[in-house]
Amino acid sequence: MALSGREELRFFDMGLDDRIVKAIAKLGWVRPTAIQERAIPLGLEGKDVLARARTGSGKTAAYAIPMIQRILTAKKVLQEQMVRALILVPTKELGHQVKTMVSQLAGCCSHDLRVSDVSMQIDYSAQKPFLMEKPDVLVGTPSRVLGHLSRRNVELRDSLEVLVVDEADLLLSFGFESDLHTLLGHLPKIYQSFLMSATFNEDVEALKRLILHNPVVLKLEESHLPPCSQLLQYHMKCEEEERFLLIIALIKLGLVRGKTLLFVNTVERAYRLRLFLEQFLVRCCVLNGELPIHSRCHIIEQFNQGLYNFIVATDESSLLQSANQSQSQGAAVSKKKKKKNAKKVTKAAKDKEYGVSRGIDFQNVSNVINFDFPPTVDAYIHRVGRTARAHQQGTALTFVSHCEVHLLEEVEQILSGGDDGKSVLKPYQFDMKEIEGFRYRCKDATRAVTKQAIKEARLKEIRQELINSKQLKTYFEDNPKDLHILRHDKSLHPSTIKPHMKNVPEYLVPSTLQGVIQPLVGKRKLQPKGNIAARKSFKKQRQDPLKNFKYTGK
Ligand SMILES: Nc1ncnc2c1ncn2[C@@H]1O[C@H](COP(=O)(O)OP(=O)(O)OP(=O)(O)O)[C@@H](O)[C@H]1O
Repeated sequence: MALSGREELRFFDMGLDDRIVKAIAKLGWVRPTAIQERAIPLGLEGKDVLARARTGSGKTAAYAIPMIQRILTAKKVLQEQMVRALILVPTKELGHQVKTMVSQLAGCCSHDLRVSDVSMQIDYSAQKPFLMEKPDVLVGTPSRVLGHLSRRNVELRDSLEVLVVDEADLLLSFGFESDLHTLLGHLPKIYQSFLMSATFNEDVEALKRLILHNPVVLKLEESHLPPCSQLLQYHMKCEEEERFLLIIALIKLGLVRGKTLLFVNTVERAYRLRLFLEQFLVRCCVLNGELPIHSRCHIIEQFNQGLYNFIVATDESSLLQSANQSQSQGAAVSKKKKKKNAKKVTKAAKDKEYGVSRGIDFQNVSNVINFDFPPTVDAYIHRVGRTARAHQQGTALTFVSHCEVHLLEEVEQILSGGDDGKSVLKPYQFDMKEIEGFRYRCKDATRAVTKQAIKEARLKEIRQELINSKQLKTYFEDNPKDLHILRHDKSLHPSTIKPHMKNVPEYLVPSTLQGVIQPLVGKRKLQPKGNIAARKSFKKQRQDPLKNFKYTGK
């Protein structure tokens, strides 16, 4: 069917199995994204595809849809159950997410198509039963898949039809090169491949030579991030103390609304910020490589379900890139050095197969705030790419100290792509004098967040999350409906919290904003002192709509 314009192309026009079209409709997708529009038809023709498209542009479905179609067609001819597709991912979080996306797209033919993710680092024998059932699609990190292949838990040589390498540029920098080489020795001679990446670099070139056969290269001519009609990017020059002051004022004055990701550069900083926000009774979760994988996936899942508004995240993988980049200035980084860097960061990150700024689909994120300036331009792009995904809108705000101005210039230069010097990151117009009133509270809160408090909070959280993680694995697998009762944003340092910090008295609202904004105010907890009977009658009274009232704090 000839299609003259992009607007006219629909999933329906692609000749897809009805069940796939139905699943897409269930997801609420109206039209394909640019990369899907180009890659799906090629994939359906059986071509090898190397695709570069910006972060959040819908690359997963771009390979998953033709892959599912191919499997469904193959199963009509030969019904025997076998592993027909392998998707390699660099991180466990991504493994979990890709499995979910493929399962959703195959949701209307779930009897005909099974998906398994083996990225989790649990006992190989625990995953073996799933592999014995020969899922149609196997998802995993190269090391985990190889582990299963060498234990003969799975066999791919006679069955594999499709190989996907997702986030290809990250795979080698995570130190998977030798695993990948060995793994390829377990695959048949002929199969269709997809190599998906948000950036093209030497690693992707190397993978292209290694994996693809005469591929179609799709390099979408688009900016690294969505245009300003979709994504507003701001920067604000402020030093350390000002960052804390500004963030709390923005949140409390309701200027930051909707789901927000706050990025920092170290785990220690993440807890510092979380404890600081906690002083103002702003609940948030932290996300970092120290936490057990089940907890990490659960936090992302709950955030996507709308349970949390704020996540303070670190992106350890960008530290690795930063380390590699700083060494590569002028000379190519040797494999040895890359491995050394990987080890260095692994040690710091605890879990090398962790990454939240790359590939993770946090849904409906309204704002990304770089509380700490990202270590590399790539890190900036991937962090900010967590908002304004697919066809959605978003805002990014980056704090810049005077010694980070050169980094900002670097980001500006790459993002503007030499576009007659037009600045993509606009200065955030905010008069710090207006929020001077918050300074006293801010200092008070900062004083409570001591090094010792951070250390204790970090330990407490790991301990708690290890328990959570065990529970998640066992109990919640059998009772998925109860999963919501387990929260990850409980206070870590409750003894220092002063309830009055929750509210914003009128005198703290800048005069220019009075009447314009809605500051965040808490509901006062009306708890009667006294005996149990009094409490009961109080509870009854609160449940009676005629007798209860809401305290707005104003
Ligand atoms: N055609 C579409 N219409 C609307 N939403 C879509 C469409 N395709 C994908 N999405 C949504 O867009 C979001 C981003 O998709 P996806 O994670 O596949 O992007 P990506 O290009 O792989 O990003 P990254 O490079 O960060 O991994 C997801 O929430 C997905 O559900």
